[in-house]
Amino acid sequence: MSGLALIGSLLGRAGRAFWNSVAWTAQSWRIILVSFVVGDVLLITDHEAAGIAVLLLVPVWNTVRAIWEAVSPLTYEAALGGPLRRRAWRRRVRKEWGRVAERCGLAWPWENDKRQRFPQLLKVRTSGNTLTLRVRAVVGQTVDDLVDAAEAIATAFDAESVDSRRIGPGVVEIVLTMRELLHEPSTPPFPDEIETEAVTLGRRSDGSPWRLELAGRHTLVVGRSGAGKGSIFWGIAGNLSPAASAGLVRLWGIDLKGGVEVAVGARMFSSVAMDERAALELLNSLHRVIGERQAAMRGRTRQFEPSEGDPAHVLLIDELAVLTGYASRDVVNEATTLLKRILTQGRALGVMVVAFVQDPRKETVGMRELFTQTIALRLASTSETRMVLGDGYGDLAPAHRIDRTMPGVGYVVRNDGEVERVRADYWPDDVLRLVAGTYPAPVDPGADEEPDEPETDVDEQVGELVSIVAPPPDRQRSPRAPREPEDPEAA
Ligand SMILES: Nc1ncnc2c1ncn2[C@@H]1O[C@H](COP(=O)(O)OP(=O)(O)OP(=O)(O)O)[C@@H](O)[C@H]1O
Repeated sequence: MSGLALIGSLLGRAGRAFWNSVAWTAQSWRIILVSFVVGDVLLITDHEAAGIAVLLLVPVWNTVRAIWEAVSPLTYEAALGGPLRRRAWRRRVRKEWGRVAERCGLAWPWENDKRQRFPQLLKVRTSGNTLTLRVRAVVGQTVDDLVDAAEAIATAFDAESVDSRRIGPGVVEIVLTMRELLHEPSTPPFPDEIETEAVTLGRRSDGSPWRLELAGRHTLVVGRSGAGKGSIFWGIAGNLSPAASAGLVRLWGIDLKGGVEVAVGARMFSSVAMDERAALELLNSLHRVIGERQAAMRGRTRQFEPSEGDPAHVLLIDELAVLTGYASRDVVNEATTLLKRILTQGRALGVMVVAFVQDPRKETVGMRELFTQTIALRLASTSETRMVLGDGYGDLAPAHRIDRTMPGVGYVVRNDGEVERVRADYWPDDVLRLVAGTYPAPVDPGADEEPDEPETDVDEQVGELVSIVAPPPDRQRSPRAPREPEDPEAA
């Protein structure tokens, strides 16, 4: 850091400490009044030292706190700032619950009485940046009444966002995110673990890691241009690349937008299609994998587990609509049929699809219901959010309210209805090149064409990558022998 920048940073911290000290002292005016009276009494009664100490107690304490916060914000937050803030949230909810419930339309009149009843606040919990209210509906209300009021409750308590879930008969948990931890973009750690079932893509709204389950699921990612679909595309490919390089996962990619997205990390993929003909070939190859695996597993096992030489297959499709909506009619028909078959048959056989799309209309994503989880990044309107996630999700997962300045932020909606607000890590191009160079897909001896050599510049090879489809040879596609049951008596 240059001398000037250092001075600027020190001055900034000093200014913040001064401002905090004044603001906190002003907020403590009741205690100051009391200490003023007590201090004066002590001074009048000739207890000079004690009187001065009482008078200065609050300003000195706030100055010490402010300096601590400026010098070491992390230790301050962990030891004092966070616990104080969370205590204030809990107290506010307990104090204001009745009034808020009434204003949010949850008050219920007693019979023959002018008084009102509110949903019972069973528990108030805080953790990190979240505040959780466990609430029981009064007789005559339903869980849906509480869930419908969650957004209004969040607004009343100045929350950034809200999730709600039913946890028992008539009981709902409303989770308020009180401070947005997703403002700051983040980059991922270099992948070094072999993962085949789930990947860490970023953070959840409480700051904890966001893990996306992949095994047995198909994922649809929808977001307007610039919403950050690339972060999720590369989060999945990048995190799976160690497993792909070890032969436990096989990555397939379709990018009909000229290969611009996939080219930078193309070496992670065993098969890449960048034009319509190649995409159909690729889908046919993947469909053959499913057929062979079905034949091998039939009557022996119902659940696929990846092993070396018999990998899980993950197909990433950038801009699904080009394939299923905007391509020539024959291509659209064939691609849609193949994709529907892959989506309906592939999950239990270790074949997963992750598709990305900008435009969520029915004409472009006619097979939405075949995806088992959806990630909604920034969308254009409430109707788009409803179209993508379903009617009940306009408020629960308001993707249309995501700010343009926060690419990579979105809502994950699983098909059991669970909603998570998340932000994906951003994968810069140079990191992708490094990951692709470190974990290239295994060279396929039986392939028609091999993925490009590691030492060449991938960007220069976009032209050569067009149309590359390297269907797996029999060795790779043949399913492993089903495992013996561990307990022979169970067989
Ligand atoms: N997770 C993220 N965190 C911070 N910034 C991001 C993130 N993801 C993307 N960005 C920024 O937003 C820009 C657009 O992202 P990206 O290309 O992934 O959007 P997209 O949804 O794929 O758009 P399109 O459909 O037009 O390709 C990126 O160039 C990058 O600057």
